[in-house]
Amino acid sequence: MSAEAIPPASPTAEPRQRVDAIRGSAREAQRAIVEAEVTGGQFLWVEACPGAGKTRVVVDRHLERPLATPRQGRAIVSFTRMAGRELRRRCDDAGSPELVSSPHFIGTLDSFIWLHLVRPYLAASEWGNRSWRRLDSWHDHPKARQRGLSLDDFVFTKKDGLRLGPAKLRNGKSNAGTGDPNRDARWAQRTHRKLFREGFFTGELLRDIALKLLSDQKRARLILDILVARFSELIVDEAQDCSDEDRRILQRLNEHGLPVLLVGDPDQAIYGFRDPSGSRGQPVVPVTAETMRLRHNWRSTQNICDAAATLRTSGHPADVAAGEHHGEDAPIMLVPMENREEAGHVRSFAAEAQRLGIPQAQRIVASNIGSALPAELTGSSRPPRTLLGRMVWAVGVLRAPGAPRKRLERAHRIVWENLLNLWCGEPGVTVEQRLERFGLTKDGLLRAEARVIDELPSLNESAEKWNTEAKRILRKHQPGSALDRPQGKLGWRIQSKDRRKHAYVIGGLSDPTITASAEVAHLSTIHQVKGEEWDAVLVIVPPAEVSTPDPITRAVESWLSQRPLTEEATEARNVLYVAATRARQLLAFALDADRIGRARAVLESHGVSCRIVHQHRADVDY
Ligand SMILES: Nc1ncnc2c1ncn2[C@@H]1O[C@H](COP(=O)(O)OP(=O)(O)OP(=O)(O)O)[C@@H](O)[C@H]1O
Repeated sequence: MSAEAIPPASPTAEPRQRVDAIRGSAREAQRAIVEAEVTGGQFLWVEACPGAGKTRVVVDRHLERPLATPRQGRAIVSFTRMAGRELRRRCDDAGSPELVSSPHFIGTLDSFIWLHLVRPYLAASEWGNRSWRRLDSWHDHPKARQRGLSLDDFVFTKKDGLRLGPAKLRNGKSNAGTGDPNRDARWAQRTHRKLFREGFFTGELLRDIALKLLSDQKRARLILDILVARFSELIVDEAQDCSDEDRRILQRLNEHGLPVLLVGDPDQAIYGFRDPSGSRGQPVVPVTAETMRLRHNWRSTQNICDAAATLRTSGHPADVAAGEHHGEDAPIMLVPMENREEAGHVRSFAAEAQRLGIPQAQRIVASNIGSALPAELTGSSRPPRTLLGRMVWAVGVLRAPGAPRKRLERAHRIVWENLLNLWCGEPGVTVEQRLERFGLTKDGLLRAEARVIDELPSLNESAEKWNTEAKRILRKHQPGSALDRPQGKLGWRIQSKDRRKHAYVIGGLSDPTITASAEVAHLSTIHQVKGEEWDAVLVIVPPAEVSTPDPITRAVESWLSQRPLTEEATEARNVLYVAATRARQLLAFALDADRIGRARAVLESHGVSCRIVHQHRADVDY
């Protein structure tokens, strides 16, 4: 590794009184929110910077602030299951496990809308004649996928208030399907309508149904009366990610008298792609909302807060660091990225983290797009199209040291589908439907999966041998004791030209022997690490697209030149901001070599200390 002079990583001395005063005002601002009065008819909007302790404030409010009447509950919603789990854990740790169950509700906004605004009223509605199944994503339904595309890759126009009309590929999604965009769009519209008729739907249709139900005045009164009697307030965490439909639903609840407290950070809005209806750029809350602010960051060093502020799209000044790392002076690390397939930049970062005493478990490498993560460590981000290739891909991902969470979820599902195709047949229906029909449990399926993954041969075997062995092993492990022999088939095919290739090649993966020796950090897309914090963060800035600059390229350019940006690029820059603000002690950026000098100039012009570290080539232990 070649580097400029390495400054000491020890904390700089700060007058104790100044630090105490900063922490005092940070705690005071948090307390004001814990105790704030929220009334129906007017939103309370809490605008908070990264690391401001939003989760702590929400939990403290739930633990300490009594409800209007004892039989009522408080609903706390967010956009990910992880956030709900974290809130439940913190209530448990505080010795109040009763605060996570009925009459309270802690979960995703999707489940809240489903349970309290939609499910109880569907039977009596115009769509009452089917049994409903809510999917987290269309990836979970085998008929919603075709030739590398899934219904999640499309946006659907509204027809009678429901997004069941003509389809179009989402921005940024390449036409990987038939090669004929019109044909793919027709397939998507047809399939979407058909699956909806069968009772399947995801978050977008759920919101449309909720708004349709609320559009009937008499029915709306009934739904909202029940909801307002049940809950004394609703807290929406990460409120900056609300879609236009979410905002309209919340508005209805609030107008009907439910006090609503919205907590969020507009600079961390990164889900606009879910909301192509055009609400991007609109204020998070109505201008009439009462606003409170948290501007102290308990997570990061001051140097990281200053660096993150250069990425902000709102232009707000840097936050004040108030936590235990506030005065540490590790410079921001800039690593020129020479070959993004290889992991030299990740190794440089790991070496620096090691020098600061940060263990591997506390390091994350994150990028806007999975494909910008070094393939040497993660393998291909998408499974291939063939059935055998998909299984090999899934096994490789489940065995990889640092595969991103979303990719792991997809890999699990592929293994489950193969097990169920073999043992139950009926390949056209979802995993959940087959578990139900064959009286199987998720635990049984997970046990069979664990044994299969453990016993399957190395991906260095020839594809032919792997294929034979894998079939034998899947036949050994049934997902439930009620099944005594396979009812279906795997349908794997192997072309003669591929027989002698290594299995990992068929799965579009890199050589597993390289992967195994490179356990240097967790790897993830940035969307998956939202809300988390890590001691050391490496942000991989994808290389510039010169011919047709994409939103990420435009976002990076606007950062490096500190010029204003378009709405679409705003979101891409917010994604980089989210990544940078996960760091407690060490923040690093890997960039194209020719952008390094400009990144340094931007940071230094804002008083941020940084240094350039060249790629690590040697084979060393981290
Ligand atoms: N009053 C406090 N005293 C000490 N530590 C605090 C305090 N408030 C929050 N923290 C710590 O600061 C860190 C950040 O808090 P939290 O994760 O709740 O932030 P957040 O506002 O949700 O951040 P983000 O939006 O960036 O995800 C956590 O480690 C938390 O324990």
